Amino acid sequence: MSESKTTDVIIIGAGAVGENVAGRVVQKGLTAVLVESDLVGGECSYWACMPSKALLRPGTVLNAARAVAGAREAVTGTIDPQQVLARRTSFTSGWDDASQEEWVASAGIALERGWATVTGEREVSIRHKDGSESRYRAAHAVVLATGSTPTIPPIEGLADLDYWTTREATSAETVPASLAVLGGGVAGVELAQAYARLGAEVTVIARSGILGTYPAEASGLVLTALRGEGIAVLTDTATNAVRKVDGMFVLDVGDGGTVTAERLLVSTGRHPHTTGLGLEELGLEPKKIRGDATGLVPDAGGWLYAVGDAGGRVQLTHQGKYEARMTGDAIAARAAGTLGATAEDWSPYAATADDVAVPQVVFTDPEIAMVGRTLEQARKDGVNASETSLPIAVAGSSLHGDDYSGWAQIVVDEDSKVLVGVTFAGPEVSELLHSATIAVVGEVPLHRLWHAVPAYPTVSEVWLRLLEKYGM
Ligand SMILES: Cc1cc2nc3c(=O)[nH]c(=O)nc-3n(C[C@H](O)[C@H](O)[C@H](O)COP(=O)(O)OP(=O)(O)OC[C@H]3O[C@@H](n4cnc5c(N)ncnc54)[C@H](O)[C@@H]3O)c2cc1C
Ligand SMILES: NC(=O)c1ccc[n+]([C@@H]2O[C@H](COP(=O)([O-])OP(=O)(O)OC[C@H]3O[C@@H](n4cnc5c(N)ncnc54)[C@H](O)[C@@H]3O)[C@@H](O)[C@H]2O)c1
Repeated sequence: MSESKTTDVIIIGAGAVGENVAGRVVQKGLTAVLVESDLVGGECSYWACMPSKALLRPGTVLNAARAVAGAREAVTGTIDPQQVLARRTSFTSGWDDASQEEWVASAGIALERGWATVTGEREVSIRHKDGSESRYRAAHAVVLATGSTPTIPPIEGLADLDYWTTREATSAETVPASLAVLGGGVAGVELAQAYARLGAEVTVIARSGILGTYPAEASGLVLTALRGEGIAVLTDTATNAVRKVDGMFVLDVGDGGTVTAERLLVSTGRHPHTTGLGLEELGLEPKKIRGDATGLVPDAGGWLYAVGDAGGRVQLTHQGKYEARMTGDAIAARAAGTLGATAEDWSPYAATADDVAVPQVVFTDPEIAMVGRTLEQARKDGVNASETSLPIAVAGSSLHGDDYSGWAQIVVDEDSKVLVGVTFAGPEVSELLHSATIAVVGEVPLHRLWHAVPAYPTVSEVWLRLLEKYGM
């Protein structure tokens, strides 16, 4: 066993979130060791955000051209799956993390490759691939940025089969003739559309509706689009058992139905990756690990942090990176003795937006872009909330596509007259989202928002229509 080396902060997991914590603490003058057992850059770069969006984008572009007379006539071919897969692979750098490794070095962060376990208070042991071991002691903090793990439902027969998770679906080298997608959340729905547009016959099996955390009108637009392009979406459908027959997956669904497909993607959610890290031995319950607004794990002695997917607050890259900035700064401030156990809301140390202003985009075609709370969530939180919604039908949207179909909603706190939630659904609405995020985070009063004039003729004019309908 090697001697323990000392550093200020040890970060376990070099995904987008771990990298950002490390970058931040080093910028503040601390030393950091970043530990990674797989690819530096994590899930988002190699098996999630980037490859899934790269698989979706060509279909969206083609559909956008088909939506405009004059351009439509120029679309005479179909998608080239091999080119799409090749472009996807270029976004993952062929699953090679050399450039990320270079960034880590250039940022002054020490990188250790291997599997880390927490072996004591502020102590981490790293098992390297060659069997050797290194040990570190952190003067200030150990940060769990270990991501999340797919949650696989206990369906009869499933555990023994070679089903896909999102990892295999985002890194596949060929397009299967048919694909069954279990789970109607954002991962399942995005990948269902991507593969359908690449030529697979796709069936989505959802135990309730699809995209159930978004307003029904918004998810309804996506459902109509998916069905319109030939994807079978089975809603309110239980999956009872799965088996393989002649190399094909056969799923027993609903009351006596079956779905047969060459590949099965299980996309039924993810949970924080907190097991196998030695936490039990320290008397901590892995399933109960949750970072507070500064990332600190309460009741762990003031040195253990959990952020990003591992922190159990929000499972999105941009939000995890935001948490990382707050946590990095909180660790540095605590090291300097300028921050106590808790941080004030909206201070540079508290990821307050996690609770009230999370922006999220479903990158299907049409897209859903939402920030903050739905009407139901706001009312559940005790907000005296109203909603105003309408179809997106402005000059900008009709120019965008000949049959543009969209929907928009604002949720207003009637006591303070500020927005607490905004949803847009429709082709390419994701670029409208940051305007809404600024309005929600800035708590911009409606009487002032009324002076934010959308340029003509853009899709943003929907803001004006919403405020007019609200009564401005
Ligand atoms: C299909 C799919 C598409 C997605 N699309 C989007 C999107 O478009 N936009 C968006 O915002 N979010 C998206 N997400 C969510 C996003 O991928 C995650 O929120 C994000 O990757 C979390 O980053 P992280 O750094 O917390 O974890 P990860 O990226 O998972 O990084 C954790 C790292 O820790 C390492 N690790 C774990 N344990 C150890 C250990 N003991 N020792 C050493 N290393 C360890 C792992 O190898 C991994 O590299 C998507 C997710 C999926 C599944
Ligand atoms: N565009 C994006 O930002 C993006 C894209 C993909 C994934 N992600 C993130 O990745 C994470 C994982 O995505 P996900 O779609 O797997 O999770 P999710 O939690 O969004 O959706 C999981 C879905 O599976 C369903 N489900 C669970 N158990 C089931 C069962 N036994 N049978 C049938 N359905 C079942 C749930 O009802 C839910 O609809 C999410 O947190 C998401 O935020 C984000």
